[in-house]
Amino acid sequence: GCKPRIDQQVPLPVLGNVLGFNSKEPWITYMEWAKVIIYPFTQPIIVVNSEKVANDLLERRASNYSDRPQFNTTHLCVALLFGWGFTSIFFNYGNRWRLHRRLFQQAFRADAALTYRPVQLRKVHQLLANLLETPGESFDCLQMLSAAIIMEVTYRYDPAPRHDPLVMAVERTADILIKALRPEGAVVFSVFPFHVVRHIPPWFPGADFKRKANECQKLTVDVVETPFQYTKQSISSPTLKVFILAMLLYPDVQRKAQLEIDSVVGRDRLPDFNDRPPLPYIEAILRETLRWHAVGPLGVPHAITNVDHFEGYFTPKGAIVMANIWAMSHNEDKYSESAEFKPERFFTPDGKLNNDNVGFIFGFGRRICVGRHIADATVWAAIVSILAALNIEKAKDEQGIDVEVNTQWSTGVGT
Ligand code: HEM
Repeated sequence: GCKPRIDQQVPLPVLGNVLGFNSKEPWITYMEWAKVIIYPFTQPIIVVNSEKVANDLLERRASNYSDRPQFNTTHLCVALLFGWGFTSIFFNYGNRWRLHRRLFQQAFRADAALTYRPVQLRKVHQLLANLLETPGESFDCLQMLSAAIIMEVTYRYDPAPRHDPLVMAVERTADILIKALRPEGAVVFSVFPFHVVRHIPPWFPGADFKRKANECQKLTVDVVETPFQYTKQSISSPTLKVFILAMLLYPDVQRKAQLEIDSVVGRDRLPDFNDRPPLPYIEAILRETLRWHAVGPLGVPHAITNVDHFEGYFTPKGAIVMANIWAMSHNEDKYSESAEFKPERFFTPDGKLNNDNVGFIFGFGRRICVGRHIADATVWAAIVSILAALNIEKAKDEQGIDVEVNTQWSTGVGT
């Protein structure tokens, strides 16, 4: 578990911490450190590895832990530099955020999300047709599913089945931004003030982030009119890519799921949302997909409004708190053999689904993901429909030998 260790007298040396990083998968380094605090010159960052501590701080003390990092800190700098100041995800905990949040809730709360089900099913059925027509481009098809749903719901805009320019621009900006938001990316903004960073020319040695920022800013001009939820919806696509990977690597799980669908739904129609309760194994596959390779391994950072004390430690005003969702989903005490894809872990010994819906995947407290109901329904509908209609198998090369699966991408949008 992690305890915020804020009251120690001597901050840990920044470089020491940063050099020890697994920069491709920093959440794993944080998890290994177990108790973490990074002091990049100005602002402490607390990485919480424990689900219990995250609940104690971000849920139970939500009124104090619901801000986002303040002006002159990494995230606002990133938002401004990268042209993403418009998104409510970065808003400070105040009236502007409250208004946005209320509007989001009206559109996406649990009962409102039910009204999108017909669109979700229709788009999932289009996905099946796309997958059959272009099996070699299955990831592009998955990417389009989420985009197609949110664009239809919001604008009645029907993007091209593949390579839609707007969708591609959003995917690219999200990818750049998520990388920039990691704490180790924070160091550059902590060492140099924002006005200095802003004026570093893109050709300057080591200024790769600046080139990325420029690219992101340019792309963002194309997408800035598109609501933020559209980008967030695209997170459902990586989730589906993780599902495809799991089905390739665990064919027994795939067969078991297909048997369940055949016995409940039969073979002469596609499943719909009424079939959800009697398909517990599909439910377990959905949960395991969200858990196995969380697509937002470090969530979105919170910030502390006022000084606080927690279990003997002092947490300063403005400190950044990051929930290490990766560490929580790979907590061996809760999920033994956590690297394995095992839907069975979500069943009680008497064969019933347990109560663990891996809710922490969607964050904590008042900043919890507002799109979780719609995301959950989209991913469920896609998983069950793909399993009902298709077999997921490794591609074969010219000699008819299985092409090995590249698992590198599977750690999600941010890698
Ligand atoms: C599998 C898909 C998704 C995952 C795993 C996910 C995860 C997350 C996480 C971890 C956060 C940060 C929560 C926190 O600060 O504690 C978040 C915030 C947010 N999500 Fe999602 N999300 C997903 C899909 C969606 C969708 C489909 C939408 C919109 C329709 C959406 C809209 C948002 C918004 C607006 C926020 C910011 C909330 C705030 O700052 O008040 N997300 N999401």
